Amino acid sequence: MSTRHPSPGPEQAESNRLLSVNDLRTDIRTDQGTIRAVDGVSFEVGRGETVCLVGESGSGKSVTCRSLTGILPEPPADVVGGSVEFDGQSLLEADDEQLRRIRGDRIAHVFQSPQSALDPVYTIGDQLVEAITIHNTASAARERAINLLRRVGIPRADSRIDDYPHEFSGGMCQRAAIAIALASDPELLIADEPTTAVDVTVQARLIELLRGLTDDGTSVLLITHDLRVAAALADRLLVMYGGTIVERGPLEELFDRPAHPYTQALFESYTGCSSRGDRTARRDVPTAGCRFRAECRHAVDTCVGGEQPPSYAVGDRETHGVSCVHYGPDRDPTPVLADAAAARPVSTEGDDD
Ligand SMILES: Nc1ncnc2c1ncn2[C@@H]1O[C@H](COP(=O)(O)OP(=O)(O)OP(=O)(O)O)[C@@H](O)[C@H]1O
Ligand code: NI
Repeated sequence: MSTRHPSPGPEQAESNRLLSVNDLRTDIRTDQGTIRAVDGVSFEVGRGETVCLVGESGSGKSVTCRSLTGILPEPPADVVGGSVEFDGQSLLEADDEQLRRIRGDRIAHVFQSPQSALDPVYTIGDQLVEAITIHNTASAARERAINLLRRVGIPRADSRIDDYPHEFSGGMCQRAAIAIALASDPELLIADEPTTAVDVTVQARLIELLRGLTDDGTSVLLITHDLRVAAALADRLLVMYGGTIVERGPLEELFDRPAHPYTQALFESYTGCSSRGDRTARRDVPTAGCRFRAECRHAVDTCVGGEQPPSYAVGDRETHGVSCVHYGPDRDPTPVLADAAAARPVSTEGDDD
């Protein structure tokens, strides 16, 4: 139905849009049946923008990102619907060779487990130099590789460049994987939990690095469990639950007025002492209607059945959308929003009003 997403309107002016994902659907077929891992996801990423995907474990964040450039194991995963446009080019219709070129050049991916992204039989330097464009001479490429390792905070980069992955700690492998991802100067960096398994000093450094990238016009699609990392980096947040995006909007707007009952629960579960929301997906997420309704304290009869509720604008904020019947035209969202006051996750600098 064409009215599935009546509001908010386009998140990016067309000229500024780099990535545009529309009604993406990815199934995963297991022995126990088919999981709708991504179930009608739409969003955009603008040039130089950082968009952050948050949501509990199993909500479909990684599968969403891996669906974009075809790096899911097929089978068991199968992109069954939707469209993905990158700079005007349809990625779901691109062939393997086109996708391989885009991944080597314009879209870089940092995976959730960095060790698996590195090849154990080549040194870190060989892998970096290979990723650096052919325009460089061998010595210039090595110099650039050392600089990249310094940028991601590898100490003694000029000697550690000759190490093999097994000589690096988990955190260092993660940083090396980020360096390799940056080697091609991508227009879009997709980073899945890039700051886990590193200590706070390195985390701060990586946050600086990612922020610097967007200053230079690179776009970042970031998955993180850590709302502090999201607060430090995101222009916009996408909140996922049960393979769907339940809420979206500018960072400060979402932190100030989390509208969806799930976002409120996620922010509440996030206390100052734990660095990640510790919610883990239930196995019995409904596959129709509002996916969150079984856990929702505001659930009503209209939450059952049919499509996911449309994304409604919250108040007069066209850029803040929430997929919840309580924000539809005939509903009074006041009780849901009242709960939001207590659900603010972390102060995003300075005083809130
Ligand atoms: N290779 C696979 N085989 C079977 N099921 C899978 C596979 N990969 C993902 N899934 C399932 O797809 C759903 C979405 O998983 P996904 O990895 O995208 O979650 P996530 O939001 O990234 O979680 P996390 O924060 O734990 O990384 C989950 O139910 C997961 O169990
Ligand atoms: Ni994941």
